[in-house]
Amino acid sequence: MSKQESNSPKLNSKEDDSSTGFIGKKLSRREMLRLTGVGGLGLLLGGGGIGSIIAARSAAAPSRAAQASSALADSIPFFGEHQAGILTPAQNFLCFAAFDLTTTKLSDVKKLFQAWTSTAASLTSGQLIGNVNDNPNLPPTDTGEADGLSPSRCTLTFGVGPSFFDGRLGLGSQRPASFQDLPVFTGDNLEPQWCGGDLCVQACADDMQVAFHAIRNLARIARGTAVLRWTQEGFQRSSGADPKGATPRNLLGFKDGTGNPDVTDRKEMDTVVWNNNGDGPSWMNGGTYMAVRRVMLRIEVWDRSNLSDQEATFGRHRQTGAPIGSKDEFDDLDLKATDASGKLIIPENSHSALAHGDGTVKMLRRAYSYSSGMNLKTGQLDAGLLFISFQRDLVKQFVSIQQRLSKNDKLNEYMTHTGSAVFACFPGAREGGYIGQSLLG
Ligand SMILES: C=CC1=C(C)c2cc3[nH]c(cc4nc(cc5[nH]c(cc1n2)c(C)c5CCC(=O)O)C(CCC(=O)O)=C4C)c(C)c3C=C
Ligand SMILES: [Fe+2]
Repeated sequence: MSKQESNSPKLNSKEDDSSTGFIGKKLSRREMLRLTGVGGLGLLLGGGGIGSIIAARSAAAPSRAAQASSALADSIPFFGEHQAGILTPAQNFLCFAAFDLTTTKLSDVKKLFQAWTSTAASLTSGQLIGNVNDNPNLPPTDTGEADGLSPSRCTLTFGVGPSFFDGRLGLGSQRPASFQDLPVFTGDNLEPQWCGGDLCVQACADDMQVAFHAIRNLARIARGTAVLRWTQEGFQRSSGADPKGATPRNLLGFKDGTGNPDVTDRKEMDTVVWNNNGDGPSWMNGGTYMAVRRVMLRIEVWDRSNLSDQEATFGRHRQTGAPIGSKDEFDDLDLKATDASGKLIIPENSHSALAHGDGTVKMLRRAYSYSSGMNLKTGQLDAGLLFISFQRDLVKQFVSIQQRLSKNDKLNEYMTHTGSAVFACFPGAREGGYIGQSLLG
């Protein structure tokens, strides 16, 4: 398989049997009736009634039955060995939320994680949350804006920050040894409003309203136990605009994700992403560490730099994504190749050269562009990248690469890191269990 294929949204072998495959789940009769909208009147009409209801719908409006089958096609199971939203091919949209705890009771947190688990299972399969949605005397248990929408490959990925272990909950001894806030890197311009969090939820979906609905309802359910600390929405090109699923381009116009490790290679994922026996506390086995950096891009300055300077910045050609001097996007980076005058073809201060290093330290990147209107102080666009990466060890992987980048990266002229957070993402939850169970028991 070419790397190009591995970047396109399709099943990988691991996803077949664990968390991140497209749904193989059969709908229950109740679910099918709800999705086809025939739980009440339809039943009275019998089978012919269902058929005539469906036939009566206009061709332009997708029927409930069509929605039911599309729910099957674009739902990613919540339960599994690993959490979904990590190896899952990136969806079109992101809604990221960091939360602060407002309780010091571990029992409250356990209840929240249990409630979030059942809610997440409903959200990712396109079902309404709870069963109080048609009682006129009570507030509905689902806010309703995703009613009738397909699951849109929604994934919800949960994690806890270093502050979760600061003693409030009595979990200090469970903190993995090297799990702490990132150090301050050269050039950081961090703003507290984009940093930290006791908990996080990464909601990704091919529809923004579905992703927003998920975060809104998880925040609503958390009331009394946790409150939102910061949120950031993000986007990539949509699968409608690029059905072939080529590597997405960032807001600087370059393909971003080419050098990612192959998510279909189980051995590589065990080396790069998943915690295994002996890596740290056993509650993290099957989990991974997430690094989040909100990076504002100086788009207006970039737009005034010439193409050859832009390509030297990344060490890659803009159009093809190939390393400078090569033709194909997935050609290896030859960091020793020189031109006739003995000069390195890929500049050593280019982003790709520095991030690649000697090629032994890798991470899985899953970044989204963001656009948050205009910076009122500068009059420039407040846009950039919500950089998200997953790795087995934050210090050995993220920190060592970011230390090199922060000192010498040519890309630093065009960006500022304004936000920073790290989270320990639990292993996947099994059906009947809940997220974080390996930690909270
Ligand atoms: C510490 C980790 C990294 C940060 C922070 C980061 C920011 C950042 N990156 C781009 C755009 C590109 N990055 C590319 C490659 C690349 N970047 C990192 C790490 C960080 N990037 C790695 C590990 C790699 C892969 C290196 C390799 O082994 O080949 C590329 C090239 C294409 C690709 O491989 O994806 C681009 C483009 C931006 C815009 C950005 C912050 C705003
Ligand atoms: Fe990068």
